[in-house]
Amino acid sequence: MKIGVIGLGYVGLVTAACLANNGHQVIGADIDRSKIERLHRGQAPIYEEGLDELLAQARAQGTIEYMTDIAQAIKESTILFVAVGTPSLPDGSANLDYVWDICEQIATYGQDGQLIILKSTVPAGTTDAFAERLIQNNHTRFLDVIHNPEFLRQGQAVHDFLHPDRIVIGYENESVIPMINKLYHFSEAPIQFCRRTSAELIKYAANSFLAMKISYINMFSQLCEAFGADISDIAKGIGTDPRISPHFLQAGVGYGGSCFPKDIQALIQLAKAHGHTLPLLEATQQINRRQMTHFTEKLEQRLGTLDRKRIALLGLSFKPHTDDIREAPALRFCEICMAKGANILAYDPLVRAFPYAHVKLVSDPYACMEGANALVILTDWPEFRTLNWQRVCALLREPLLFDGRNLFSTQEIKFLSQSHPLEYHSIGRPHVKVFETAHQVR
Ligand SMILES: NC(=O)C1=CN([C@@H]2O[C@H](COP(=O)(O)OP(=O)(O)OC[C@H]3O[C@@H](n4cnc5c(N)ncnc54)[C@H](O)[C@@H]3O)[C@@H](O)[C@H]2O)C=CC1
Ligand SMILES: O=C(O)[C@H]1O[C@H](OP(=O)(O)OP(=O)(O)OC[C@H]2O[C@@H](n3ccc(=O)[nH]c3=O)[C@H](O)[C@@H]2O)[C@H](O)[C@@H](O)[C@@H]1O
Repeated sequence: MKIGVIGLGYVGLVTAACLANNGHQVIGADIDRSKIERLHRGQAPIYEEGLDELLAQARAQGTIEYMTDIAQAIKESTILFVAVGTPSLPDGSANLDYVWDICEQIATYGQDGQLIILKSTVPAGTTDAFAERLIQNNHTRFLDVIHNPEFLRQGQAVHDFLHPDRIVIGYENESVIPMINKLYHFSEAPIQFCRRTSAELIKYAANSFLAMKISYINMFSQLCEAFGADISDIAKGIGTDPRISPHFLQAGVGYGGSCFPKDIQALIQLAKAHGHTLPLLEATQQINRRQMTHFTEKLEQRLGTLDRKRIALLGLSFKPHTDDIREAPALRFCEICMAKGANILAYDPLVRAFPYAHVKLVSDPYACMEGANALVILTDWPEFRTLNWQRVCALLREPLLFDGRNLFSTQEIKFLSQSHPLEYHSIGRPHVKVFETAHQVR
């Protein structure tokens, strides 16, 4: 029995690699020829911890093959995962073109008894409509079309796929249950069987709740700044209540990534199309946007102007341990600062390409600091915690550190400032200014 995975982005590739190492024979298919060529050469087209090893093992075992021929992948597979992208349309709603393209191909090449698993994040009603289109356009008897949302996080995607908290299956036909149990035999997570539309909404509800939690703490960070309170104390003070939990309470310049911004926007549009409003999510978006505006305003205020100021930027990816810059806060930071005339030199441990030609990428964190008016951190890469501060202070024109991720505790920064002339600004905490006269401003 072969399992086909169509669409080898983050979700598809991790799904294919994990299943191929857990007793399944997998076909990975994608229309992107260069991706498939790279995979044939043994190179993963994305960076994800542990993925290269899994793909190499599957290759050595002969449990994975790749192809650009989607029709062949459909014909040969008993179970077919659909993991193509569902990006935003200009109005923010989900673009389902890739999903319908695959649906058409399955209608043409599908086989009797096949199980179709829609893994892409799709608006409520899409899986029902997918199944309906197959029935209308094909006389084959598919076992079922189910929705199995994916909850993995980039940067720990392999771990999350192999050790999920839960597996959600939106289905129609009871007879898929044993097949699903066998498919996910490697996981001890509870499997929640529910209606297809419920499964679709669970995915949106999870992402928007997490984003809302981030915006909630970020909303408080602004209040903390107004009252001289410390947002880390607030997060600790509420996070110890198990009903709230400490997760996703890290204040910062806001959430980014390929999913939170896109999914919240898609959900708002979906609700709107059905006559509903989602004010909590509209506020979530608004706070997220305000967070970066506020951060750049503080930087501008401290420097007097951003015009012709030189900014050393550490961190471009939307979160650590990935090279993904989709909707990364760094993009908006650069847009705002460049529009005000700033020059930006940036370093990121993994990002090698950035869409703004005016942002010069350097290959060493210290290389962006020489003569800079401020050092700005936008991604919480652990390695930024262990910089050589003596070197940093010697390189910077002004010893200003704007930490957009609260990478250091107030205690740590107070300790650091005893021996280094750093002025430290962060999110939702009083700024620390020690050694005021020790550093000669060049
Ligand atoms: N990136 C993530 O961490 C997560 C993503 N998701 C959801 O999973 C879905 C996929 O996301 P990503 O993996 O990030 O997408 P992606 O954009 O990285 O990859 C999608 C892949 O599908 C391929 N594709 C498009 N049309 C195709 C077609 N007709 N035939 C074959 N291949 C085709 C593209 O070439 C690309 O390689 C989205 O709906 C996303 O919201 C869900 C959970 C986590
Ligand atoms: O649907 C998806 O694609 C995925 O979206 C998120 O995963 P991901 O985008 O990989 O990253 P997160 O770790 O959730 O972080 C998202 C953003 O929120 C920010 N964040 C996160 C946590 C926090 O406390 N504060 C905060 O600002 C991060 O810096 C990052 O920019 C969800 O966590 C996954 O469960 C989901 O499957």
